[in-house]
Amino acid sequence: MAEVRISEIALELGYSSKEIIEKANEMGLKKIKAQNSAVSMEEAEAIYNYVQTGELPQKLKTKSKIHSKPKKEIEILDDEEPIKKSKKEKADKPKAQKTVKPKKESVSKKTQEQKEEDLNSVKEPEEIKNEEVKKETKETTSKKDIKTEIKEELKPQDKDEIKTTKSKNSETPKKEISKEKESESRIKKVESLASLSLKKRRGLVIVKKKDEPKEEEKTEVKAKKEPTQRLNIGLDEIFSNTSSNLKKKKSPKKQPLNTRKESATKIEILDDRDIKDVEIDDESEVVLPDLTLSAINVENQQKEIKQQKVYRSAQNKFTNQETRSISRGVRKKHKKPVKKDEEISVSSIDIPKEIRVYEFADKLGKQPSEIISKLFMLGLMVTKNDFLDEDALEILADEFNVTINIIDEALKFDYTKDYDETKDDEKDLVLRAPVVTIMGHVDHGKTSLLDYIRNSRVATGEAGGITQHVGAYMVEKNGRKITFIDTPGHEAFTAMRERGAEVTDVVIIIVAADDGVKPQTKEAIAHAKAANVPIIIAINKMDKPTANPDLVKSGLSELGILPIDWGGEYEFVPISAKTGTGIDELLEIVLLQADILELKANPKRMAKATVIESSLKKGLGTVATIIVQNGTLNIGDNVVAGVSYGRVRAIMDDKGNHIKKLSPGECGVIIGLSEVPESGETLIGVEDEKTAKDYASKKHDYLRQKELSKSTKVSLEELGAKIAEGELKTLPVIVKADVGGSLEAIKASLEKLRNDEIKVDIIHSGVGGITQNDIGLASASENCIILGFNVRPTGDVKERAKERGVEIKTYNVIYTLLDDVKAILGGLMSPIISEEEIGQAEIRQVINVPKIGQIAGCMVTDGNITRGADIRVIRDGVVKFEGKVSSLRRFKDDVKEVSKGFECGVGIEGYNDMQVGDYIESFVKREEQATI
Ligand SMILES: Nc1nc2c(ncn2[C@@H]2O[C@H](COP(=O)(O)OP(=O)(O)OP(=O)(O)O)[C@@H](O)[C@H]2O)c(=O)[nH]1
Repeated sequence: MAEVRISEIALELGYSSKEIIEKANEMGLKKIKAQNSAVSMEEAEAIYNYVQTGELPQKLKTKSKIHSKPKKEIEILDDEEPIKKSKKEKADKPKAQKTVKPKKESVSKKTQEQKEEDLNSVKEPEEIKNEEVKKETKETTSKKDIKTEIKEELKPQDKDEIKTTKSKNSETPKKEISKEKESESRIKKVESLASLSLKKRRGLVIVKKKDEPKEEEKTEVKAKKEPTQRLNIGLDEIFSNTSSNLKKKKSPKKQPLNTRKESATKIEILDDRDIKDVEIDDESEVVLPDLTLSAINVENQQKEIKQQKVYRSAQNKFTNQETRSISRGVRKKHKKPVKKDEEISVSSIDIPKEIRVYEFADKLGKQPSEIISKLFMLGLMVTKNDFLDEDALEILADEFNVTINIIDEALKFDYTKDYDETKDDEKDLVLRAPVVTIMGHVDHGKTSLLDYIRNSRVATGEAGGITQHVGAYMVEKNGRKITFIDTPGHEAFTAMRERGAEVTDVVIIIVAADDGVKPQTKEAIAHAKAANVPIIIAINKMDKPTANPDLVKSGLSELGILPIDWGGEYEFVPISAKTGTGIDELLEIVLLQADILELKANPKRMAKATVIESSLKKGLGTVATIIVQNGTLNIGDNVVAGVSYGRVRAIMDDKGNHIKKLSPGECGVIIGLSEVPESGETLIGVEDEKTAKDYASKKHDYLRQKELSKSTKVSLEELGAKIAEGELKTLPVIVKADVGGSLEAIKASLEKLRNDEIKVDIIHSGVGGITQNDIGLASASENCIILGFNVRPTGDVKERAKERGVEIKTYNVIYTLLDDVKAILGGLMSPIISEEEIGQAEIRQVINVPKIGQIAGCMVTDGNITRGADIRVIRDGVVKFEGKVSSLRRFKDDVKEVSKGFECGVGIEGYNDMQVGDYIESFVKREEQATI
């Protein structure tokens, strides 16, 4: 037999020979004394193992147990014992398995003795196993220690460990026991430790199990079956649906079941055991993966079965649905290509000028999101409800490669254009009355001139009746009619004058001879020139001794209005609205001008007129003053004027007489419109009411959409501006006026009343009296006031306004109205804060007073220093601090004020950085009401 020297073993292990000798002695190999001592191969291996693992060779351990343990232990080593035990185990197993966890606890509570008994009676194989497997078992450990260690191991494992042993290497314990018997006998025969060790190690080789006695194997198989069943239960719980199938399948296939059993047991051990034990147990580690793997396989198989079932059942269950959804999808898919075809075929689209993103997308056959994202990529942020401007449309046309034709929706209801497209026959044209507008600066005599012309007309008794303000009237001169637009001479009426200029054939600009050219004179000339309307200059107030017509002529010449007698082309007529001097001459010149203009119209066709004023009158409804420019308007004609339409129920002339028709150039009042049309609106006669209504509703829709577009079309810059505007204080107002012209003028003036801080917000305006609705609207808006011009609230409305706390302000002079609004706006504006310096003091000494801080010894150099006053500390001309005087003393007395030339002690609130040479300036802030 080959022998190995101790020195060789030491060299191999990297230990000193002495250490190896000691270890060998510990192992009981007392014969080894020197490094030259030789041992057998088996002994060498045992030493090697012992040194490496600290594992006491089996033989020695058994020996020690034999010595220390009671007889029972020896009995276990009897030949029959393993079988008994295996039977006992069989009987115990179900219990042990079922009560794994409780037992764990109970075991832990067991007394040392009980545990020892357990160990001796039931867990003897376990002990052996543990000895084989556990690395931590040290040879140096005393018998007690070994026991304790075993107990500790058993605590968590308890009978599971037995299970483990059986399930994992089911034969192993018995094998070990049988080996134990062998080894025991070998101990008696004093066999080598090395051979014992080798056998022991071989015991771990699973393959060897097959070589074990059949009887034991059978027992093991039986033992295995139980956990199998248990496993089935566990799996059943998990895969409840498939339990029966599994059971059926498992019964004929024992081998997989075994594997599964092993794995199941292993899993259980893992659950119950300390991880440290698992980690230490190399063998377990080696075995576990295989078992786990097989378990996974089994589980996977089961899952597969389950999944297959689920899948099938899902398929079965939802087959129809799926088919349906697919078919729907298919249908959709069928549709989409159709859409795509449409998209592709869209090479040109007609869109209105005002178009929203979703409408555009619809026209293009795309999704709004597509349009939005396209524009977003190009830096335009829109929502689907936003209107697309021309830039965006241009971009989209490029992006989608489509021609976009913008159709002006306004054309759909542009009845004026339709009317003008029908050309009049030359032979039908006749001369018509010129329409004259008088413009001029305030107080230059417009009203006086108009009054004179009208009064002279009444005075001459050409027509009877009471003269009333209808916004326009006619006079006859030399058998020819002249229509005058009665525009009040106030700046606020600019807007109306602009419209007047459009309908006007001739403009008379009135300039007071004693005043000359004024701002509004210039403005009036600008309007007349813009409208390309001939201008006649009336130099008024010639009766005044201060009259200086040359002043007027020179003033107008500077504006390019040169009189004929100065070589120019403009007629300058000196008149006196007071005396009437020159007025006939003025009218004659107007007629002359009309002749030059060859004002002709076709009285045979439907009328085309301009609305001068309109209002609601009780008992009459909408009353509109119009001037007919072409055609003839008869009672019963269907007319449209913007959003207003209707059938002419009655016509009155400027004197209030009912007449049957209005000829070209004539003015009159008509009744029958659906609603109040705007001043300056064109009115035409149409063939029937439907046509009239159609035009009106189209325009209504258009305007509404335009209004909405204004509110939604917000670019980023505008958004910023709007946000900034949110900072603006606003004065919400409701404006009601007797006539449209006044209303327009007031609105225009109010809109001008704004600055960076404040503005007027006209939340509602209308022609007519103040109504309950207006009160309701005003009370719904905070601080809203109602402005009435030439209207008065009636009893009920007044009552309601009082109840709701709504302020109604009524006026008959626009100036007053505007002045009042200005005052209110001024009140809303931030006050103007101004500062007034009241004194200065020079710091000459700085004293630090504990708990109080700095006190400056000062000399007041100017004005006064007052306690509580605002001050600023100035160092080298630079403001270092602003605050308040906290204390002011003269000598030891607190004082309120110290005047120039006196010394004082000054404390400043929250400031302790005063220096000699600093100045303290005292000032007061004054608030002033701002005005707009
Ligand atoms: N002496 C004299 N006074 C005149 C003449 N025409 C007008 N006035 C006076 O001038 C003042 C203003 O006249 P209006 O006719 O009200 O002037 P207006 O341009 O209509 O003024 P507004 O309506 O405020 O724009 C009145 O006091 C008239 O009496 C005139 O020819 N001679």
